[in-house]
Amino acid sequence: MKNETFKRVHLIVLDSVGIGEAPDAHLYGDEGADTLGHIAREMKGLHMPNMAKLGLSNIRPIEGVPVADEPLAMYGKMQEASVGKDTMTGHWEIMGLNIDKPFKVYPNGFSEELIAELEQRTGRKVIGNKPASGTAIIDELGEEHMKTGALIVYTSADPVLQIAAHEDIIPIDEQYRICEIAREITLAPEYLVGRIIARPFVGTPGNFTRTANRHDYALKPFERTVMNELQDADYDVIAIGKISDIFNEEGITESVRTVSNMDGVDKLIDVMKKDFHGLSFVNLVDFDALFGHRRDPIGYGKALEEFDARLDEIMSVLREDDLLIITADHGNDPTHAGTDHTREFVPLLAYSPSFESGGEMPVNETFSDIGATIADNFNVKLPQFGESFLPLLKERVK
Ligand SMILES: O=P(O)(O)O[C@H]1O[C@H](CO)[C@@H](O)[C@H]1O
Ligand SMILES: [Mn+2]
Ligand SMILES: [Mn+2]
Repeated sequence: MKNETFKRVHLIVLDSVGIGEAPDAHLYGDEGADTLGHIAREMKGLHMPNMAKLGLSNIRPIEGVPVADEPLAMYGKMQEASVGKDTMTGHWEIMGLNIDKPFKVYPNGFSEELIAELEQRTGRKVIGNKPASGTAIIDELGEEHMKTGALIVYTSADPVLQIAAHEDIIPIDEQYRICEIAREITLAPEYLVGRIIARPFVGTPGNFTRTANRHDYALKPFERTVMNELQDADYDVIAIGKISDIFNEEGITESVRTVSNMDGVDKLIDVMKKDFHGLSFVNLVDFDALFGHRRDPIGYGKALEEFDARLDEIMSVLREDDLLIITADHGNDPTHAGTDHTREFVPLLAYSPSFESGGEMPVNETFSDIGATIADNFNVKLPQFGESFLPLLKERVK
């Protein structure tokens, strides 16, 4: 634990906040996707003064966000190298992995064998079994589920098997047990589903709402990540929000649950006020779950502004030798066709109070450059993928 430039790194992933189509967007049907750009257009300008000061519009002009004359942060964008645009792929890549074989997806639902095994082991029938939007499928099948106790199983364009159930029909603990069974079944190589997700809801037909009891059961990352290296070197790795689910608890020394973006910011600030040594890593998922997939650009825009309004608070608790990194894991343009993620560049803003000034960074060819930078900073084993931009940051330190 010596020669660190930054004693603590705080990494914020704004889930799905892409900054324009990636060069390979056509391979994903995502030409023209631009999450931030299109939201700003729909909002007739985004009010994000704090992100503006860091240099958000210096990356690329965003309507309503002024280009900073003297950006505080090192700013740039990153391309995703892995073959996928889901949350696990994005986050694992950030921490140094390259997913070169795409996770399986299920455009026609899950196989009869899988469903039969799930029904047999849970003692419940399965309904649905198709790709769907989570709010639409509970509207469609929620009533039948309430009458019969059958499990609503659905997927999306992501490698996920989601199980929706009403909390009064199947108590939450039983829902979690059912998902654990589904997780066990789908660890088999012939299935290897990326994530099982419990999607509990409440309410009455026509008025169902999902609850914050969502729980994700991911796979263990295929290889060691920078977080494992940090943990083994006795650093703190504090996961806030969905991070511990996404990494299946791997390489995490403390995990803090959250119920919303603003709760995530509160918990991050609590963590930042404590003495720790290492990494805090937060995912703010509402952008994606509540607005991106729901194709709600105005709701998304307001959530961005709400985050920005808390950013000065986050910056005010930064210590001199802290590094703040703000980025995203994929896009989810709410004006794009369908309801799925979009293959985009993600923004990269890196700021420390110790900087003399910010400046432009070359485009990062992989999200793993972040993992490499963190590993480099803490002198632990560098990931196989990614190139550290720590030297660029060091040049800025007073
Ligand atoms: O439509 P809902 O249920 O929100 O599902 C969304 O949430 C899943 C997990 O992030 C994604 O696969 C996406 O389809
Ligand atoms: Mn995501
Ligand atoms: Mn998503």
